[in-house]
Amino acid sequence: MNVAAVNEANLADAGAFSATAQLSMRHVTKVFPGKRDIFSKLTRKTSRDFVAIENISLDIEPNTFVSIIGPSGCGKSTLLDMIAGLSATSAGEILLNDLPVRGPGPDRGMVFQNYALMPWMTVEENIRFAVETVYPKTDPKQMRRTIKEHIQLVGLTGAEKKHPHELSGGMRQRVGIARALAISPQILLMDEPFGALDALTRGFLQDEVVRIWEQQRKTVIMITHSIEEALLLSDRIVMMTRGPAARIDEILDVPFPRPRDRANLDQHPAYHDLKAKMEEHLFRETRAVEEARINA
Ligand SMILES: Nc1ncnc2c1ncn2[C@@H]1O[C@H](COP(=O)(O)OP(=O)(O)OP(=O)(O)O)[C@@H](O)[C@H]1O
Repeated sequence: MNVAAVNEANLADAGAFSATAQLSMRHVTKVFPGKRDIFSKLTRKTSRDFVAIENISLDIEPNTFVSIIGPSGCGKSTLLDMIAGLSATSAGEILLNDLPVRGPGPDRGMVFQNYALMPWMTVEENIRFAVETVYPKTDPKQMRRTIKEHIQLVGLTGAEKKHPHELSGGMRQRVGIARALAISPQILLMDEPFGALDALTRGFLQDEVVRIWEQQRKTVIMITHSIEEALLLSDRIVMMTRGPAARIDEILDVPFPRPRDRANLDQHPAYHDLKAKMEEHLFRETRAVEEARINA
């Protein structure tokens, strides 16, 4: 098992920046500015700048499934939003294929916890809308083929004309995944994609993602709170420290062979060791967050 400590100094010393990285985060910091305007002063509601993430560096190779875990509120979504280009870095830079990320782009597809579907559109209209937005000149025949293929990919054939309110949470998230993949992104970004689902549905969807990943082998960056989910899906697991000024504590390499089957994953010799490391990390960081709140 290759477990590497990856704070910035270690990364630089170990020469761990990769020449073949698809995505590179270099010294990334995010500061949310405090409120100091006149109104805030008058109402005595000023606040200080908040350093959410400080000096994070990480290289991600193509075709890798990376999970990010960390205590609640540590800055996982903040990091993913910056990769998506939805929010700017305050310092440092994010490079995609050596080019700086300056905003959202068709090279990154996003899957949200709350699905973010258009409620008045059917399944196929939701997917069409995404593809049309990114590639407005798509030939109608090609468009129909893309929609059909992706509905099939996520197992929703027959539900093309249904609206989101007619679908279960799991089915809605299948649409979310189909929509993100239909624009052919290089990287799929998933922010707690199964967080709103019950345990059984969550398991079904995880198995679907395992199957789809085997077919497509796209680079995926997924935020999750679930240790088992991260172990089932990932090649690497990035463990973030608590905030403020969250950083990467450690990256775990997950050596389980693929294709993976949840039924026998825990028989791998490294499984329990990795699980214990993640539990210990999350317990320690969450405990420290709680203590800081008590003493605040
Ligand atoms: N727009 C903002 N302005 C100020 N502070 C923010 C803003 N967005 C996030 N934060 C703060 O930054 C920190 C990181 O938030 P973020 O949502 O990225 O954490 P997270 O790890 O994704 O949380 P969770 O696990 O609960 O989803 C939190 O303390 C949050 O309150």
